[in-house]
Amino acid sequence: MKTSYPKADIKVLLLEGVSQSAVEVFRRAGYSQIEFHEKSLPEAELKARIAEAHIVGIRSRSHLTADVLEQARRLIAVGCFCIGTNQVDLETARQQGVPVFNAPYSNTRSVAELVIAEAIMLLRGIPQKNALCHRGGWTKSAAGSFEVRDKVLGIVGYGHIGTQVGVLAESLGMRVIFHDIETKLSLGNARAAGSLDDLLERADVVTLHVPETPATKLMIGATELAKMRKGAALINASRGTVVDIDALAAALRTGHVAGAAVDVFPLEPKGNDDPFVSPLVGMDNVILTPHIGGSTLEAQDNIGIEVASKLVRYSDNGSTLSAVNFPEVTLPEHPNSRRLLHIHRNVPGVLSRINELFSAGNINIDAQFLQTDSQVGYVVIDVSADEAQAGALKDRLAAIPGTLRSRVLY
Ligand SMILES: NC(=O)C1=CN([C@@H]2O[C@H](COP(=O)(O)OP(=O)(O)OC[C@H]3O[C@@H](n4cnc5c(N)ncnc54)[C@H](O)[C@@H]3O)[C@@H](O)[C@H]2O)C=CC1
Ligand SMILES: O=C(O)C(=O)COP(=O)(O)O
Repeated sequence: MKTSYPKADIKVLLLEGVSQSAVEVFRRAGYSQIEFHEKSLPEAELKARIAEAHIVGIRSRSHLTADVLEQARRLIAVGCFCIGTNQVDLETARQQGVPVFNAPYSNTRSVAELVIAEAIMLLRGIPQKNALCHRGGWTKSAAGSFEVRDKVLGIVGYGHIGTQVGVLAESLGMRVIFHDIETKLSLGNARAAGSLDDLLERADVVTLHVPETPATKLMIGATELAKMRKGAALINASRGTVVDIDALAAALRTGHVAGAAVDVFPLEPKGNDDPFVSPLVGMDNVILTPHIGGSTLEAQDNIGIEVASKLVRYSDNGSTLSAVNFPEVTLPEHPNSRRLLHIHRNVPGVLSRINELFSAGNINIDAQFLQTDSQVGYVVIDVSADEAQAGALKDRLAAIPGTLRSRVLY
């Protein structure tokens, strides 16, 4: 059971070299216990470090599985300093009363710019030409080189990144079609394709911008690659699990797919010193990048500020706005009252037990905020009480059956 700590005792664990802008946000907010690691940690070490932490910040490499979260007994919140949250077992975190935050837009533009650059490079056959020049060769020829103007860009997953890519592509004169499982508002002259197959059959460049979900796992395999136009190119800056990488290597070898740009892989090295192994290594018609779609200084700086600010707001104030796995509550400041947070399993009777506790103690509630989802209830109660009374109330709240976490913010 989580109890309350003075701010100076709250331990923040930041992994994977998140931007120093995050550290500054925590410091400015009065958090001094910040443990910073440049890399992700091996699982055993991650378990040991997370067992001590109240707040943990990760990027895409650290996997917070149910097993890892099980060790995180003091954890109050997780920050994913990136867009994707598939690396966290969100359901387990929710069941533990731990909200998870991310940065849903801060690196969108960085990914979109890279994709546009790659579309141009691939249609010009630059990867092959570049590789040959490096080996002392020379192929001055227009064969297999095309402008992007008037070519069809097929965007799979027309969300934040997909739409940005579409807008930039249209500014270059590309014709944009997209496929999404949701009905989406088309930006500019973009048009929804009839289906994924229809998109694959029509696009000169296919670019993937779907999240990792059971439905997107291997959504581009041998069958889908065969449906692409002969000589088309594929770009994957989404997740490595979305493409069958062996099937892609085979399609690139036959030339059916003329080129590819791949930023994400089914198996990625844990850190910069670990070897990178992929069936695509050594293929001249492939641009390989080490999962840097969102890695620009601008994006990382913004992400650091955005996610750290969300974590601080939750830790200081209880606000869960934009949590990805949790009932969302935006809260005003509470300058003249103590704030109690109570997170519980959403089962009948808990709320009435909470309210009984206050009425029995004859304690006036200044304000109460409640939000629930199907699994979890989150109640925030502001009371006029001194520190000792608030501490005692928290202990009694914690004793209510169904309680997942309770805290008092002084
Ligand atoms: N390479 C990198 O460094 C980065 C990679 N990413 C990846 O890009 C993904 C997309 O990011 P955003 O555009 O911000 O996400 P988003 O959530 O705004 O958009 C994803 C879109 O995919 C659609 N979608 C979901 N399942 C689908 C399916 N089975 N078939 C077709 N469409 C489907 C959704 O409806 C949504 O419109 C992230 O989830 C992340 O995995 C994000 C940032 C950086
Ligand atoms: O934002 C995302 O989802 C990404 O894939 C970027 O991940 P990263 O922070 O570069 O490990």
